[in-house]
Amino acid sequence: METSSSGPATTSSQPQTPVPPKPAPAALLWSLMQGFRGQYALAIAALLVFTAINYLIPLVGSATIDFALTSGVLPGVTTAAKVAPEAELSALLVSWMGGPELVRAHLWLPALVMVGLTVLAGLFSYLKGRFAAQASDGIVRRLKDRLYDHLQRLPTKYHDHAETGDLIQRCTSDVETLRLAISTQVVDISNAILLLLTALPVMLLLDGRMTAISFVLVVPIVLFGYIYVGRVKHLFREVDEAEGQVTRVVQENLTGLRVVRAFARQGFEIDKFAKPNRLYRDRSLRLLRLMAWYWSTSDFIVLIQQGIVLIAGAWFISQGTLSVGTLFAFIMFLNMLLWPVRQMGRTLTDLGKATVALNRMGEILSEPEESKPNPAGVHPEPFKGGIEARDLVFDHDGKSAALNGISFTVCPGETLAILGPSGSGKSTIMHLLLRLYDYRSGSIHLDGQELTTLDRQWVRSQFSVVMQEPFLFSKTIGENIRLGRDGAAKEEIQEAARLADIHDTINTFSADYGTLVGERGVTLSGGQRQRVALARALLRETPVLLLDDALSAVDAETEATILDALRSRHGQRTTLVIAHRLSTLAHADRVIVLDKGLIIQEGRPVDLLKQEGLYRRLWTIQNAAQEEILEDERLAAAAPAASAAPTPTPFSASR
Ligand SMILES: Nc1ncnc2c1ncn2[C@@H]1O[C@H](COP(=O)(O)OP(=O)(O)OP(=O)(O)O)[C@@H](O)[C@H]1O
Repeated sequence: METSSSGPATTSSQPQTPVPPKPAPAALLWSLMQGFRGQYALAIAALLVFTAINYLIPLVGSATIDFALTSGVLPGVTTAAKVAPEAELSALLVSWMGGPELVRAHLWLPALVMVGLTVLAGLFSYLKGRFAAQASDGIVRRLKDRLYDHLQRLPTKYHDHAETGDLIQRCTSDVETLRLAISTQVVDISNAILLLLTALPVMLLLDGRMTAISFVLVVPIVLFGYIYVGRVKHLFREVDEAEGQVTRVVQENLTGLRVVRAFARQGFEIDKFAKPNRLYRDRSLRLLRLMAWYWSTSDFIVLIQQGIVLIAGAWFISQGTLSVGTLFAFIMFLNMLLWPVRQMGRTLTDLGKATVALNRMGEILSEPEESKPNPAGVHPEPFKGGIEARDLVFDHDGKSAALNGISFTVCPGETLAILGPSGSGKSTIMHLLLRLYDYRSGSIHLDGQELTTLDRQWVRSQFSVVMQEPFLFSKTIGENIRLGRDGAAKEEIQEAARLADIHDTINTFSADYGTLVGERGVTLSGGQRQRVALARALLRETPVLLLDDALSAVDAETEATILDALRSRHGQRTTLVIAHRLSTLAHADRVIVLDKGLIIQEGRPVDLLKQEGLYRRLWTIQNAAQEEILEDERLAAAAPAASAAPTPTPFSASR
């Protein structure tokens, strides 16, 4: 094995994934609708039938009034009016119901027909809603899957900078906004347009003058809605952003609850929350005010429109140029038409909101995934665990380099320890090995194969890792360990736990391996968490084991037991150990000492002890501290038993 440190290398081997263009909201929606378009077509078909039935209901009412109740001739209405097409239509409908005589004798008949038609309309309305809901739920499920899947594949760098609260909001409330839009509003707007387009010819057939009067204020209503949408659009984005800020603060606060309490920062946190919360309230209020203004004004216009039709109709009837039935039909048509038209402003607004949501989700989906491996790269099979790093250079932010060109080699089965001050780049080496980040230049070879040409999933499947801050899922201890290897038998889980010296502790818990560990493992102590994470890694049985300060929270005795267990398996897998405690590193085959991203010392632990340098300095400091404690204990034991003075603690005695 050899190690060396040299200056930055020049080779850059990082494949770049081209940034895909951000999809337009409509294009994104269209692609998501694939496979559900048929259901939407059925929803539209049901809507068409629903609309047709809705036209029939006022026409039946109108025909009954004009023919069945007045023998086809209304007082004051000229014969000419009766030969008009609408009269023929009414006559036809009455004859379908059995003729004027029968209808007149049995008035419940047209009532029954109208009720029957209403029930039928309800049935088609249900079918319309059902098909639309089925399609939209399918689309939303697909979108959530796609978002979640994409988030899993985004580079670690993206997650370093993304705000979790904001991402959660995009994957939940933004998706919900879209679901509402495509399940109801798309159908609503189709309904309104369809009604407008089809009502016009039917109304014209009934009475041209009344049609013109009925539409007098429709144009202003539509214009008004258009202006409103223009003004309200940007407000939606602002409200959405403010909501995101609120979510972010809550999420951060709940994650760091213990720190907040330990530092008695609740007051500060409450104040911190008040600011985005106020902003959200102010923006929502502005939005609500605008909406209230729109609703009240448009309601006023709609009522005026109905009033105008009523007055004009009454005038035409008094002049003998309009039948009561036709006025009845117009009033019903207006009711059918005006409310959806007025609703259009709101529907368009909600659609605007959905467009904003779709845009925000499109932003995530257009983020480039982790770069794909070079197709020519063939991974070593089987991988024996040989690692060779050459002139490795890496920086997180393009400014200060975390690694400045380091080289080392680990042969299969060897244990390499990495030591160095905080921030010297130790964890970075592990992150690069796991391909969490791609290095800027230099190379890493696994059994001679360049890392960046290998599939990330394959690379990660070759390593077992215990991270510096072990993360446990809110599951049972057994399930957390089994994450290391799906399908592992109970005995294998227990064996891994024994190796990590946590088996006996687990057995003292109320439900032993079935004990729930709480979110992020909060119900366990730091050392227990680390040992469960270690058991998880040991269960994995991969060619390489990475331990990043994995025993820092474990007491010295337990640490010694674990290290003994690991040593008994020495040679079975390559191991890289990061630690600040030299006792953890003492049995490594080799140690590299890092400082500011450079290797400043390297060699066997015993050789490093003989050299002047950081390793020996740390050894001296750590041993001196230990010696001091032992000396304190010796002095305390030697103190006269009869002394009335309290027994000095190791920290208070003779300093
Ligand atoms: N996600 C990140 N974004 C930006 N800079 C980072 C990030 N992670 C680490 N760094 C920086 O990279 C450098 C090396 O960090 P690294 O975590 O490798 O240090 P370390 O030697 O493992 O330290 P410690 O012993 O404290 O764990 C540090 O200067 C750190 O500030």
